[in-house]
Amino acid sequence: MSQTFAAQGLNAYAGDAHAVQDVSVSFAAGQLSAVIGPNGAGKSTLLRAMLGLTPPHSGAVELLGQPLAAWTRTERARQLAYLAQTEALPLDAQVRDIVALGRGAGEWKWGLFPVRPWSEEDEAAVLDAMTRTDTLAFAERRISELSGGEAQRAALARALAARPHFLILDEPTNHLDLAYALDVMRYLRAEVDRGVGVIAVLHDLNLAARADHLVLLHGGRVLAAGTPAQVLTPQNLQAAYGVRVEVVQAGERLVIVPVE
Ligand SMILES: Nc1ncnc2c1ncn2[C@@H]1O[C@H](COP(=O)(O)OP(=O)(O)OP(=O)(O)O)[C@@H](O)[C@H]1O
Repeated sequence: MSQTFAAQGLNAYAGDAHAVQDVSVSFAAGQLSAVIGPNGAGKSTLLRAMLGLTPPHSGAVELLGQPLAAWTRTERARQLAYLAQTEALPLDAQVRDIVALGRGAGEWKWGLFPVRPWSEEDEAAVLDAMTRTDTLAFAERRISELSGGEAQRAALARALAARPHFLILDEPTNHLDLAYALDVMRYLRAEVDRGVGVIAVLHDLNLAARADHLVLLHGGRVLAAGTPAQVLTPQNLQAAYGVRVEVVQAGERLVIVPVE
């Protein structure tokens, strides 16, 4: 079975904009993939189209070698966890309950029917997700009582609690200071080490340089895909962002420095 989440010849619209144009990408389990590209390049629309949240206009999406449409909604939700760009968490909810939402259980609290009864496995998954995101210490606090960075971690814990095969995150380090951003990258790497396929939209190219696999979008198309060394070249970045950069090797990692 192919351990990938992949798209072939994908076209998708955002409103009336043809935001994703003939995109073919493949994201592997056990890899940290970053989707990069300038504002408006189509990054969010690509992820949403692959998740079926914005129905694609044409093309194919396959999850673990099966067409996405062949998966039931419940199975799909178990395999794919999504953390949107702007997660509107209920401000008066406790962190623990937010994380529990990731299990598809406990939803009665929000006026919905529970999908299934709460189990010991649910309890363990919630505890585990909070441990791995360092949110256990404020499990009983309300979202309104957290800093932006702490709330972001709670949202990440909710996604991890689902124990998905693929974790898809739209700008998970947005608005985070350097230390918090590096923490999030560390949490994501730990998921990858457990075999999860992590796919993150990242704006900070120096964080993206920590990924295993990069997809650079420009104008709705793939401008380059491959390892950081293959994608993060001055030529590619000039073509995508219109900015001259130097790419410097710093230890094992590449560092991108704008030179204008
Ligand atoms: N609801 C909409 N109606 C019309 N055009 C839209 C809509 N949403 C997005 N677009 C356009 O689609 C294109 C792709 O948007 P998308 O949000 O996918 O880009 P992005 O790469 O994620 O951008 P950013 O980095 O700014 O979040 C942009 O040109 C955007 O203006």
